[in-house]
Amino acid sequence: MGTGMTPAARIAAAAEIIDSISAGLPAEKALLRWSRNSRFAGSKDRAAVRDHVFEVLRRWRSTAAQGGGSDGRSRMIGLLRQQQVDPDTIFTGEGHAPAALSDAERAAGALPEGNDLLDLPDWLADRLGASLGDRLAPAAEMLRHRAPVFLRVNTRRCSLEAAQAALADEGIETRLHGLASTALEVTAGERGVGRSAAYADGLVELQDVASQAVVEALPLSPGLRVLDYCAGGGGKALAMAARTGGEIIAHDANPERMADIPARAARAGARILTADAPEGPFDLLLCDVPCSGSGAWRRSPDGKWRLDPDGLAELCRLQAEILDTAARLVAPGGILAYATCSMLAEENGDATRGFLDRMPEWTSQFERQFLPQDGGDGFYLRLLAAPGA
Ligand SMILES: C[S@@+](CC[C@H](N)C(=O)[O-])C[C@H]1O[C@@H](n2cnc3c(N)ncnc32)[C@H](O)[C@@H]1O
Repeated sequence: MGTGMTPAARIAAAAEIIDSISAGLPAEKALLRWSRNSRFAGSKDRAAVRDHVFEVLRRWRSTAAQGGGSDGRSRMIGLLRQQQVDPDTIFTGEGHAPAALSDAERAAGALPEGNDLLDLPDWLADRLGASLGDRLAPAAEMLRHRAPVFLRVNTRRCSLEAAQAALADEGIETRLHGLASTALEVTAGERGVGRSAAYADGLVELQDVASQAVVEALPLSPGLRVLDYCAGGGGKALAMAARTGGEIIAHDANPERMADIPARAARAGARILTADAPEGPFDLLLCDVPCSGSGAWRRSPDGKWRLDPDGLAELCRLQAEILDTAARLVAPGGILAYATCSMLAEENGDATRGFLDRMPEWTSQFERQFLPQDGGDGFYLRLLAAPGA
């Protein structure tokens, strides 16, 4: 345990970490490197420094505009101005505080406009604008703020009210959220969730509310043969198992990503079998494909600045390949559910339209774009029906 840092020292540390990120280090690595070299920092200091860095990453352009420069120091000045904090109160040069502001720094900076204010790279502002129209500005604004913490209540284990009461006993306050019937939004005590008995006993899982809504929109019923084709850590497989009470088969091209599924399933009392080479046919196959993550950039804001047009094109190619391969495992009359946590038409409507063009006997049954202004992450879901027997 460290002896603690002043608020100004935390800001100085964040500015330094931001400079390492600008120099090309991924955000998590930059934070880890700082942590290792800063034994004096306690857990609250680390959390506060991390929060500052993520706040700037969400507002990379606007903080530079408002701080009058693109280094970590200027961006922190810009962030403080956005938070209505006078930088002179922090940049004092005393103790471990950053050096006092120069007159030039005091005079620099302007209110952000255009794509600076959207906090998006120009090319993405164009692509997202083409995808979302007048829904772009509110979506971009949401991505500039930290995401709420959502829980999914394991309704096999308890009611929402019982989960709320168990959480409240441990100082975690929650409220219902209209986007998904299983969802609780944490309003206080969020840092205690992972240590809570309610979590350890499988009453609740951490899962974004739109991710829950995607699973709620799937035509699941007991007795169906269900495959989660891109299962990853199993968030959606667990939610599907909670809905049906039956077995879910989970697959991932990188099986090590599924390493936590057995423990998570045991905690939830769910039956999830992992399969390296799943054999069809399946009545319902979910493809929660790798994507830009543009709907979840509140949580991983460096993705906003790392994605480039070539990377997006490569993702689209992979998405088409996964759709075509997975479709062969769907039973006649079965459903292929295609999902992304993206708001880009290329990865959503265009990708599934491309599939329907290649497979004209398939039909579209349902399509929905969830946006951050709906409360959760941006998600896309389309249900594609295979031709009957
Ligand atoms: C968006 S993540 C899945 C998240 C997960 N469904 C959840 O809700 O927690 C996409 C996953 O697709 C996997 N993947 C990538 N290429 C794949 C492929 N060709 N076939 C199957 N899975 C693939 C990745 O390893 C990654 O774990």
